[in-house]
Amino acid sequence: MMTETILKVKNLNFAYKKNIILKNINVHFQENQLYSIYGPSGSGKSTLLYLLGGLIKDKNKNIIKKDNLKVGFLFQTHNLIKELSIYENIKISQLIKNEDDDEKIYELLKEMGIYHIKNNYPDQISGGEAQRVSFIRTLIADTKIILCDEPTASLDTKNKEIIYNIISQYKKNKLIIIATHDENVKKYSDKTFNLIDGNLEEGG
Ligand SMILES: Nc1ncnc2c1ncn2[C@@H]1O[C@H](COP(=O)(O)OP(=O)(O)OP(=O)(O)O)[C@@H](O)[C@H]1O
Repeated sequence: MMTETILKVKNLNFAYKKNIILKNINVHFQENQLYSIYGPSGSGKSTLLYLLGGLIKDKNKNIIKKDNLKVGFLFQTHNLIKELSIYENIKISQLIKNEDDDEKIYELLKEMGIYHIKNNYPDQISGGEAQRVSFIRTLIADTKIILCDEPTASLDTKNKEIIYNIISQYKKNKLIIIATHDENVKKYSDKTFNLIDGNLEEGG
């Protein structure tokens, strides 16, 4: 499969005040690939994702995105709108894109085993269900780059496998980067990195 670098990191350093988090990171991320980033708690995995996605400003322009591609996020905090039903929370992602395809939404809800909660509100569903709703929203938004921060933290083994299988299907024509502690993600990854002492090292 053709792969092309669509996200490039060049000599990236980052510190919170005097707390140095990232030291001269250099990496090329390619399309059609799923990358996982491991590292001890507090090593800077989330910080790196925030920088890649532009949530933290990259002042020195060390992060280069091809054609200014849009980035989608899947984070631990679900950010569901509490006044909207689960179906409506997903639907707005579609409407923002000028798309209207309920079948696609229902299909994903069924695939994730949460079709029955589509008319519930966010405070009427479990953490693991909320995580799956967020995941569907991210897929519906259909950005070229998807950054996931511990995307399956509150899921049981069966649902983790379901999500990772779907993520692997969706990596076609996309770039997916997952920061996680979950060893199971390795088998779905094209490449694995370890973030240790501010250095991003390749390897499993
Ligand atoms: N806004 C902030 N201001 C100052 N320090 C921060 C801020 N956010 C995170 N940190 C610190 O930066 C370090 C890296 O945090 P980060 O959340 O990126 O780590 P992580 O590898 O994602 O951790 P975990 O695996 O526990 O989620 C930690 O020491 C954290 O306390």
